[in-house]
Amino acid sequence: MTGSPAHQSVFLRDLRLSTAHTLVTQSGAPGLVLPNETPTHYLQAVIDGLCELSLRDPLTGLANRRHFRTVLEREIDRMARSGEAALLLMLDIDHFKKINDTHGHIAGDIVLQSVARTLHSCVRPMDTLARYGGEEFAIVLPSCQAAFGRSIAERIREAVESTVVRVSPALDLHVSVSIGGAYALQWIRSTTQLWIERADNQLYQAKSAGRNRISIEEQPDSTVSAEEKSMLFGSSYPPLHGEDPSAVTGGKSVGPSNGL
Ligand SMILES: Nc1nc2c(ncn2[C@@H]2O[C@H](COP(=O)(O)OP(=O)(O)OP(=O)(O)O)[C@@H](O)[C@H]2O)c(=O)[nH]1
Repeated sequence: MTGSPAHQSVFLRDLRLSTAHTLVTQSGAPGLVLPNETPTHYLQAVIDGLCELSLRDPLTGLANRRHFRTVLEREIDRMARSGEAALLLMLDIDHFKKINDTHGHIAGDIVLQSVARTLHSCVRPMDTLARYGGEEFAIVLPSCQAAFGRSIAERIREAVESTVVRVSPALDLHVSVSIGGAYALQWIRSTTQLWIERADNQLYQAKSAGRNRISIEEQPDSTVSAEEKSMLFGSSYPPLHGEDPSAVTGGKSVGPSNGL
């Protein structure tokens, strides 16, 4: 809800249960059926429905940016404990402004919805797909070994490229995406921001190299930033002569073997 505080208070004052009911039922999300057995059940279902809606992007139905960052934080926590591989992909529709400028904003919205559906068809139920910004999407793929990342990203790129977007009976569009990817740093508790920055850098590479292509960080271990090193070893990194950095990691050979 936007506008001045005065506007917001008018909206909040006018908010009725029936408005919430309409919001929830119109969202069309599966599982959002409002029971009418008892008032308590009904109220609980409306609240559940609103909570579910607050995690979604209204245009595409995908996870919204806020929810995605929460999922990323959880993934980082899991990586730091389990050392499993996880891949973050950032995707951006190529020349999207031109689509809006040439065919109008509604056509642009239809393209966004179509790309969202295509991406959804490419990921596993355990992956989280989000609309991260205007024409930018993000996917986090837990348990994704480094050997598979490139082929998954390439499959997604091809799926978008080969999907015709029917904007109207007289207008079919072809769109493409550029994709950047970065793996979580295993055994290291990094931050969502640093992980996103690394994937974004790769997205920038894919755009600069001509678009409609992928760029995945080759060796995540060797690109640990200075900030991540200090998270791992403390602000005294590099270690003073005679100190053993592996003591900080409980004996995991994170430092020297990863080229830090
Ligand atoms: N239709 C529609 N357009 C949006 C939405 N959100 C952002 N946009 C538009 O997305 C466009 C993004 O343009 P740019 O950032 O220049 O990117 P681009 O044209 O895709 O260029 P490259 O990414 O460099 O290939 C702008 O025109 C925004 O107005 C939305 O929800 N719907």
